Amino acid sequence: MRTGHDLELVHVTKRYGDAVAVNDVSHLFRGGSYVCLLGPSGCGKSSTLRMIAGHEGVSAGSIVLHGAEVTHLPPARRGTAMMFQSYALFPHLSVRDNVAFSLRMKGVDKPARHRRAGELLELVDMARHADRLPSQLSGGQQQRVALARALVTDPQVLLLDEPLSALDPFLRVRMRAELKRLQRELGIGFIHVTHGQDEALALADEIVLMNDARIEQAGPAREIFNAPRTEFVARFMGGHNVIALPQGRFALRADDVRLAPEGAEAVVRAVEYQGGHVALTARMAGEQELLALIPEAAFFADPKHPGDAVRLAWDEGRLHRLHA
Ligand SMILES: Nc1ncnc2c1ncn2[C@@H]1O[C@H](COP(=O)(O)OP(=O)(O)OP(=O)(O)O)[C@@H](O)[C@H]1O
Repeated sequence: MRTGHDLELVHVTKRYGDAVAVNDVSHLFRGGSYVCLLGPSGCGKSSTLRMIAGHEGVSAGSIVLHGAEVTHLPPARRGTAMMFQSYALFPHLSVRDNVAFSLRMKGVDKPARHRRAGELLELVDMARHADRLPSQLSGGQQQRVALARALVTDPQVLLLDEPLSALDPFLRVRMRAELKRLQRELGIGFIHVTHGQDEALALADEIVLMNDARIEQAGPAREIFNAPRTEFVARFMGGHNVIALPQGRFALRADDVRLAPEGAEAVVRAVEYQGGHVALTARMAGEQELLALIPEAAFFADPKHPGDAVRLAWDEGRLHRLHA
């Protein structure tokens, strides 16, 4: 296992004409960690990733990898590698030659590059398909090959742009575990762009949540979920209510709201069975709606229906003050 190298963005900005896609972003990506760059469509995630990869120039600022400025280096000389959403495999090359491609470009002799490609195909469990063409592989298999191909240059940081979005939900969860395993085994940094908060929570040591061309909040996954700084973070991460009280605005986790004999009066608006729990939406005085996630057994011991009057309670200590 290798010690990871830190990657730092220093006041990085990207403009396309008048539009600002990334606005003065600074961040230190810790070496060897799994970071998810998360945010809604158009917030600047892919532009950030492409600048790190060198596929896109910066408009201002610098990018530093392990103490060396790489801002203006071509992609192949940065120590990063990118895995694309579409995998971008060469259709006329075998799996082995796809993986070995960039070594061929570097002038590595055939036995050496085939040996290295073989090792990486082993790593992603695709060695037995080395002679196939990409068209003879499933989506999940193509993705493993794309991963092996990106890793063949021994990058210090692997960049992944929505790597799971083309897979069906079942395969997505399986590949998610694979990515995490690979990252742990290799000990290099992964920066993974996604718009799925569940994907980021499942994978990331650190989540960097972007909104409107800036970083809204960054931190360990549990911190982002449990201590959202702003209303945007609370709503984007989901599972929270945002409530207005005389003292300010607060986030309150839906699983911290319970039905109780004493509490705020409310009228049930909707009830949804979700397996392990029931999602109950109720309207309180002042038109505020509150979502409560109630454990299945507790709910069905005394089921409620739309229109029923209920009382909702929570512990004051679970209210989390929002700063914007
Ligand atoms: N080549 C381009 N020319 C002009 N504008 C662009 C270009 N690429 C991106 N943009 C704009 O920059 C902003 C950020 O785009 P970017 O692709 O980085 O966002 P994103 O968060 O990755 O979104 P998505 O999840 O939809 O891919 C968007 O408003 C987008 O329209």
